[in-house]
Amino acid sequence: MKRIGILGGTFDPPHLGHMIMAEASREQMKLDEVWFIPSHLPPHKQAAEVGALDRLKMVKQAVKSNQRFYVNDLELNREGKSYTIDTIQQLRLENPETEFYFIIGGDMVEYLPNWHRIDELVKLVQFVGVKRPGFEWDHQYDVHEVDIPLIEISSSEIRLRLAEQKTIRYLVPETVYEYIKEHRLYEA
Ligand SMILES: Nc1ncnc2c1ncn2[C@@H]1O[C@H](COP(=O)(O)OP(=O)(O)OP(=O)(O)O)[C@@H](O)[C@H]1O
Ligand SMILES: O=C(O)c1ccc[n+]([C@@H]2O[C@H](COP(=O)([O-])O)[C@@H](O)[C@H]2O)c1
Repeated sequence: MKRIGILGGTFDPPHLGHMIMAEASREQMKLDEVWFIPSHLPPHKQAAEVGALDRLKMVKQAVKSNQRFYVNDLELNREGKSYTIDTIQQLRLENPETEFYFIIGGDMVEYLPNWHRIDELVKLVQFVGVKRPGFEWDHQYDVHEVDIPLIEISSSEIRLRLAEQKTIRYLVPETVYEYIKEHRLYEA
């Protein structure tokens, strides 16, 4: 069985927190690959500031130097909210010889009881959690814990910094930094 990690996210924009959690999960969970899946419409928060195509392109830029990281755009081709249960069902159908591990931050671990059809979802996928500053660790569901240094970086903080014309260099991969500058994203 192939072991694939899934890092779903809004990626508005992708940042080094995402890269560190993906790499630590790959190593500690002995994953063959990590697939980054940008959501079309995030299920639990407001629509992204930047359109789906730019977010997809930024994620492609972010992963391109790592041969075990891939981008999958299946959620961008689906109407309505990007519920994880729909994504996992599709992935399992398309990849029968594969075990999927869904990687989430501490905020999402805390929120798991509210996920759409969570009791079905936990039977279809294993969750991998990484701690995140400011969030409790909820053990209501089985979550494999992966250790990373606590990282304060968030996409919302990056959007705020850009709106205030502050630097975001070294908070995002260099290729993402260049993409944001070139396309003048998140400017007020
Ligand atoms: N610094 C971090 N530490 C741990 N997990 C993180 C971190 N940043 C993001 N994640 C996790 O990565 C996944 C995708 O996150 P997302 O793309 O929504 O970024 P975000 O930084 O949480 O965005 P926003 O600030 O806009 O809410 C989620 O499971 C989230 O919990
Ligand atoms: O399916 C759900 O109900 C659900 C609720 C919250 C989050 N998720 C997924 O968790 C991932 C991280 O979410 P977000 O909004 O923090 O980017 C992303 O792939 C979402 O689709 C999924």
